[in-house]
Amino acid sequence: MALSFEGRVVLVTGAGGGLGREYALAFAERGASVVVNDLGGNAKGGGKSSAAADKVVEEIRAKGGKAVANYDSVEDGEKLIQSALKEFGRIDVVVNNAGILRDRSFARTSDLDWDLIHRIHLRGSFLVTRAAWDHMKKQKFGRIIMTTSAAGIYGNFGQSNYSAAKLGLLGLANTLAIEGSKHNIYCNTIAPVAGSRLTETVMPPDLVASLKPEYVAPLVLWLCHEQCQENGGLFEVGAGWVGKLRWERSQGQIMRQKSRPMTPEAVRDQWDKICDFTDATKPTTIQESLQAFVSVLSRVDAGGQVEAPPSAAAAATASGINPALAVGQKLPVSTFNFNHTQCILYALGVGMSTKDPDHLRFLYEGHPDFSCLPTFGVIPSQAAMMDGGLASIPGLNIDFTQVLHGEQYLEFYRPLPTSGTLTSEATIADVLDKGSGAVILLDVNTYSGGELICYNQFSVFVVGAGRFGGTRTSAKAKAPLPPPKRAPDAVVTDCTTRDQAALYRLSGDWNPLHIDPGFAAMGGFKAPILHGLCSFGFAARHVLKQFANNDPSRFKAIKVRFAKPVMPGQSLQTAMWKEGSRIHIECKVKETSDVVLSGAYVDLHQAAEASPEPPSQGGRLQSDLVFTEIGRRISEVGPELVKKVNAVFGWEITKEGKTAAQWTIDLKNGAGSLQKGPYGGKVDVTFTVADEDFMEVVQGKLNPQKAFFSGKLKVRGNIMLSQKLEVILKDYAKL
Ligand SMILES: CCCCCCC[C@@H](O)CC(=O)SCCNC(=O)CCNC(=O)[C@H](O)C(C)(C)COP(=O)(O)OP(=O)(O)OC[C@H]1O[C@@H](n2cnc3c(N)ncnc32)[C@H](O)[C@@H]1OP(=O)(O)O
Repeated sequence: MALSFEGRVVLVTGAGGGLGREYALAFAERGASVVVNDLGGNAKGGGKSSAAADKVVEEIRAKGGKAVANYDSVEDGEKLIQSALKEFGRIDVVVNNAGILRDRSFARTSDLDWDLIHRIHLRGSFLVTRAAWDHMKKQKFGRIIMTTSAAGIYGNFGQSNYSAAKLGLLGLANTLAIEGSKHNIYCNTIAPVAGSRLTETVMPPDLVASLKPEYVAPLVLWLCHEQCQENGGLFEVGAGWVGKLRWERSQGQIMRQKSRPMTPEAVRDQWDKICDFTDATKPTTIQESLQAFVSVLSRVDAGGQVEAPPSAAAAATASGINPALAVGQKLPVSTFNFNHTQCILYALGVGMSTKDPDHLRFLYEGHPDFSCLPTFGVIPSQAAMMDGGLASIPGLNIDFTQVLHGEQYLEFYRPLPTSGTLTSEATIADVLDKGSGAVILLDVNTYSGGELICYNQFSVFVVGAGRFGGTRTSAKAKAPLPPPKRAPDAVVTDCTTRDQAALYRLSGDWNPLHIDPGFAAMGGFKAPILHGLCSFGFAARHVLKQFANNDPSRFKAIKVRFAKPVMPGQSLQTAMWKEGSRIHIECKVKETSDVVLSGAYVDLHQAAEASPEPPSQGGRLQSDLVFTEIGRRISEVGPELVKKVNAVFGWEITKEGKTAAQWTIDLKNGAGSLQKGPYGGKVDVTFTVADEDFMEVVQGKLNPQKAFFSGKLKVRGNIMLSQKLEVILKDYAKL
């Protein structure tokens, strides 16, 4: 299909002749409304006339096209854009083409020669483009062309002023490409070679005649079309040929060591290597460019060899991994405070939704069975380890742009509370040399009030940091297990969203790899990838729902290998095989069929093992939250709290559980009169009370009835029962 510019408004500066005229005619021929700008000056920047622009406008109109002339200098950028807006109501394309020459050898270049060239080429393009920018942003479309020159790219005798300004335009375009891309404003740069009044001074006449402007215009039109997604490119064009240019960087050479400074002599001695383009790299972004520097720093800090090859990959290979120093090291103990907010945020982060009524118990703190998803157990320790903890370990000088989550094991000894303070102690269990990378095994125990709640083994894969001469396997590693060789017993498909990583990271893994395109590029990814532990959470809850009736207390352990990255927005397909109490899992990305979680399994407790049936005596007040709180407080404060609880609430603790959730409390006085009412049997009421209010009640500072009436102590559940309770409490308060 022919490329049409119908409905588009194009401004071409310096369009009275040469290349500019050719662009204007070509755009108009394909339906664009064109502002033909030309000051009508001479090639050195002197004079002014409307003739050149008028002539081109006439030519366009004669062919049935739409055009208007503008005679302002590009230094009056706003006026040029106003012409477009006034005449055609919008501005879609700006072709910065206007230019002059004041060639002199460098020694003879005057201030005026320098300034005039910069004013017209660099400042003029800046002013015109800036005047168009906001309009393009608002309409979410814009295409900009900057015109550089071979003289800028390669240098040319007698054109120091012109070369400098022309290469300045490339720098301007590179940044506009970055700032504009999210608004669908693309900016590209061309270095045209064509016969024009600017080239006729430096080329023989027959060459000038044969390098026709019409051999350049098609590239400009393509770059300015809405179909073209090129942004930030640099093209040489002429004689009917188009080629793209890019930067190339030699492998270079590191010339210092931790204990030895860099010297000019070292630079001299390594000069051949510095300039050797064998295996050159082609950085395209500033982040890619910086990546090599990050690798160099970590290598030097690790005491890398002066003579070692300095490529990013090679630098990472010798990346200061020293198991002898690292293994057995402990990370600083970390403390994690949380309440239902973090539990709910995590559940949302791993894709839970109110669309599934079964998910409500993990999303609503007022739900009678409100619980924390078991895989939340990875969260308390991870944030602190990422946030500097790992970086503090001697012998682990790693490049954090190369860190991937390799595997994860999590095992529970007690159910996770829905609020409280958890402390975690992490130890470097082992460091393995996997060739293509180093694997760091971190064993972490997490405690609540002195009780061990869960154990995690984090396995961190540092890409490119292998081959340091370490062992490949470790008895300490929790091994992944392959699934049985038969059809799965269940398969669940679930979509992650485009913002899954943006949401998941709020639970504490702030690694920019999952949100920052520049950082992801440093790790070699086209776009930010999903957290491994997010997919892990998805798969775990698939098992929990399929085989454990969403009962978190049935969840004993989980092991997963992260085999391939997942991109936010992809669908996860979890295949499950039940083998006794072990559920093997394999998770694929549906769109690509790539296995992303391999060797994975979940171990479940038997139903009865984890959830002993509560005694069903009449009037037992069951409240997970209150039980959990009381149990937790008792384990923290000691048995004397039991007495206080009994005294203040008039309750009696009849069964002491091993875990907070297993405490059973019977009503006696006050609200205990419920036992005798028509509400005998199992009473389904949930009390919720904030930590600090609960403590105040227990300490006798806050009257429980007052707490109830002030709304601090909330009662949810059977409405009749709540009303009844309210009456009873009111009566009780009167006494
Ligand atoms: C302190 C807090 C801890 C948390 C830190 C994490 C922070 C998070 O924010 C980061 C993330 O969430 S990253 C996202 C999740 N992870 C991923 O996407 C990684 C996906 N995996 C891969 O790309 C490759 O497996 C890859 C690149 C890992 C390996 O691929 P290759 O280099 O091609 O390796 P391969 O040739 O297949 O195998 C070589 C040896 O390595 C072992 N291996 C492979 N994958 C592994 C993995 N994922 N974990 C551990 N070991 C792994 C192989 O078994 C082999 O060793 P051996 O020969 O001894 O079996």
